Amino acid sequence: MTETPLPTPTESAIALAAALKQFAAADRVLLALDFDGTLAPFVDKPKSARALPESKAALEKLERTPDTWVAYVSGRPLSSLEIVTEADEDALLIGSHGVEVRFGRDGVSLDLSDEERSTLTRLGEVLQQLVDSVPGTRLEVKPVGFGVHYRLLEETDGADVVRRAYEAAATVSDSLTIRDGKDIIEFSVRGADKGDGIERLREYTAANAVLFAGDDVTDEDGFRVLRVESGDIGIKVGDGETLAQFRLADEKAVAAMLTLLAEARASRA
Ligand SMILES: O=P(O)(O)OC[C@H]1O[C@H](O[C@H]2O[C@H](CO)[C@@H](O)[C@H](O)[C@H]2O)[C@H](O)[C@@H](O)[C@@H]1O
Repeated sequence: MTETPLPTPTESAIALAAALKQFAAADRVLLALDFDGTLAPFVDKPKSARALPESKAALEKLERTPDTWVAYVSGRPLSSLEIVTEADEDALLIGSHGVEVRFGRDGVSLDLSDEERSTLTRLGEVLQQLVDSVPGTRLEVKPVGFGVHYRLLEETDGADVVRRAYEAAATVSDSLTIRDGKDIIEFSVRGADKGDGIERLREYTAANAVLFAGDDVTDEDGFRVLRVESGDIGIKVGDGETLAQFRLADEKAVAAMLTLLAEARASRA
């Protein structure tokens, strides 16, 4: 059996440039962007993360361009996403991996059930006990769950924390949504994902073409809902298996891509 050779980096870059050119010419476009690891380099303190200045400038230019929508699609709670994106009140934000939605000034109520509230309380207790017992870990409280951060630990210690977090969460519920991110393990009582968020954005903006870029395994839910045959573009940032049809190396490469796209979109006929 003969295997189809993988495209070379040059062939991939040419294919992405061609796809971006076609995307820039579409009537109504939506850029849906993951935040951490895509626009913003990783830092030890989550609230200190900021998009690279080149990306921020390109996104501001895109937002000023007619029929062009920019949205942030993140695992962060909306309250945190608002701070790190420095978004204005008209911004389109999807937080908590698709659970929280803020389209401009329209907020969204989560309407947690009594059972969900009770599960959240117990989950918070057992995970807080865990992080209290392991120096260097930190509990991030989210509207529908919790994230255990372990970026400051050695690899084997981090793996041990993840194992213990699974065990602790299992004592509370066997129906939690679990997400294994970059130096964070998250447990949630709601199962929406970034794909749901992108579909809501697509409907809200009536975009003909959607570009989504993300670096983490949780972004695969976003790539899954893209319609490549209609001109959508999925870009995986960094290494790892992916459903996305294109790949960029890091946040700097994303910034360069956004800068080119902003220019192409602004100068379209
Ligand atoms: O979906 P994203 O926008 O990529 O958000 C994923 C998680 O991002 C944040 O944690 C990550 O970034 C931190 C700041 O660089 C870093 O310290 C941490 O190790 C990373 O896991 C955020 O705190 C989480 O809530 C998000 O789920």
